[in-house]
Amino acid sequence: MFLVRNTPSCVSSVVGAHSEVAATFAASCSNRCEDIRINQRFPKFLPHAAQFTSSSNRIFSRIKAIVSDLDDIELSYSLRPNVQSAGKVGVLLLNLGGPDKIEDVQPFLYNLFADPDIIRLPPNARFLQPLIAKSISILRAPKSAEGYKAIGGGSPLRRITEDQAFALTNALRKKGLADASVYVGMRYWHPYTEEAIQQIKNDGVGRLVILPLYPQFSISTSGSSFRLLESLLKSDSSLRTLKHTVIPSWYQRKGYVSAMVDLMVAELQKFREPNGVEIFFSAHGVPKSYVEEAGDPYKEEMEECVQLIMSELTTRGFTNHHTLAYQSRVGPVEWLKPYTDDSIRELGGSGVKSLLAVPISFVSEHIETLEEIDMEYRELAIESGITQWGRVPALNTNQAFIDDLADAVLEALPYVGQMVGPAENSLVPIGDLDSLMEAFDRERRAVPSPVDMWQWGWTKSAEMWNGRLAMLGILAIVALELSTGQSILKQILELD
Ligand SMILES: C=CC1=C(C)c2cc3[nH]c(cc4nc(cc5[nH]c(cc1n2)c(C)c5CCC(=O)O)C(CCC(=O)O)=C4C)c(C)c3C=C
Ligand SMILES: [Fe+2]
Repeated sequence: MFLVRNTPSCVSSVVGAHSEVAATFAASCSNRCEDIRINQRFPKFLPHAAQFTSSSNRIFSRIKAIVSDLDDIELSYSLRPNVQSAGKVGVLLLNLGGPDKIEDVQPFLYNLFADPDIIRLPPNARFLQPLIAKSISILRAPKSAEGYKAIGGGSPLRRITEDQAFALTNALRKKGLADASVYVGMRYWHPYTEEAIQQIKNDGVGRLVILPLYPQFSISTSGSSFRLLESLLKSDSSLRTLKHTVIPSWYQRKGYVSAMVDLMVAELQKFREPNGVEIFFSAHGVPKSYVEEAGDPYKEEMEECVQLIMSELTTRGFTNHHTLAYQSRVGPVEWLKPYTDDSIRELGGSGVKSLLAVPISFVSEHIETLEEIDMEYRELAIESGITQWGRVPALNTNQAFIDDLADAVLEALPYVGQMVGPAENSLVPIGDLDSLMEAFDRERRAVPSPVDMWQWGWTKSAEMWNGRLAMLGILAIVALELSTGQSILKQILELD
């Protein structure tokens, strides 16, 4: 029995190993690593303690020699990926996608609501999903289209994600991974994940690192893309052997946290009194049931992410107060609280005069930063008495951020084709898709739909359904009158 543990600096350790186990581990390392540094921590071995870099064969015999007559040892290995061998490397960036133009809005919304991870129906109602998606997308399209019109007639997501892919390719090249190709797979619009997988297949990629562009994991975002990928990989026999690894979330990475703080400091310095500014983290919400009933780690990861950012900000000399709230609620069910609009009103009411909004759940500009935060929430803040307003830009192709993504890819490469977990600093394990889906959200419990399926009252959907029911009623009356030859009113009176 041994345990391979992953740590942030890409150190793996074998605990309680026999010489045989250590040797097996070393042999498996030899496929993945061009060098292994051995740090021997067990006190008995201090005389032998060694830190060296060598070829895997030398390490293999070295471990065998050291541990041949001992049962209990603890060894830790720093692995540096063998970036040049074992097949062409691909990196698949996963993202949501957005409508490129106004005509795309309704079909984009259809794709989103047809996703069983966005509207989670009970198994016996799943056949209704396309019908529900069609109705909701038609009803919501006018409101969404207004938002997209306000930001120039479409989502900037495709352009920004493709720029990020290009920047990541260059960063990987600079770090020694010359032949890697970076692909973009969107969940709900072009270029679709299916297209990216086809390209990966055509290019003969042998090792794939799957990297969602969401820092924190949610069933509704990374989870949905992983589930789709899982079915794509399983349904194509030539892809079943594609070796891959997944980075489920990366909000805890020092490079990401530090890049966010760089951007925040630059914005804070634009205020007259930087230390008096309320730092207002606004995360995209999810229905509360995702967290409480389906076990989504999103809220926990979000809170931890905010703590990490705030402690880095403190080390840079800032002592600001902060708030975390959740935006972009859709439909009547309860979402994660506090809601962004309520929090802004409260902060304004309690006398806060300067506020810096920090979008935290997404790394590109999109409709919810450019329209919802920059227009709607800014206006609300001013109405609520906040006189100085600022907003931290999205990371987009920020160099420090892209370099950190490149490091994340390099660190994940040794784990391609290998399940490792649970990672110390992540709430979800790094590993292959199968094991990840197995470890997380296995039961896929149905939770209430986040969107309006039906609302009583004088709403648009009620109007539509009332109209349809009235039509059905009239048809039924006509059919009854034709079949009985009597007036329906007369029949009702006779029944009485
Ligand atoms: C971490 C980010 C996101 C989570 C979590 C998330 C959950 C979630 N979203 C909806 C419904 C909609 N989302 C829409 C747009 C949208 N959502 C995200 C990110 C997260 N969503 C982004 C980045 C975007 C914008 C894409 C762009 O075009 O710029 C939309 C469409 C826009 C609108 O009509 O408001 C809807 C609808 C649900 C129901 C949900 C969790 C269950
Ligand atoms: Fe969303």
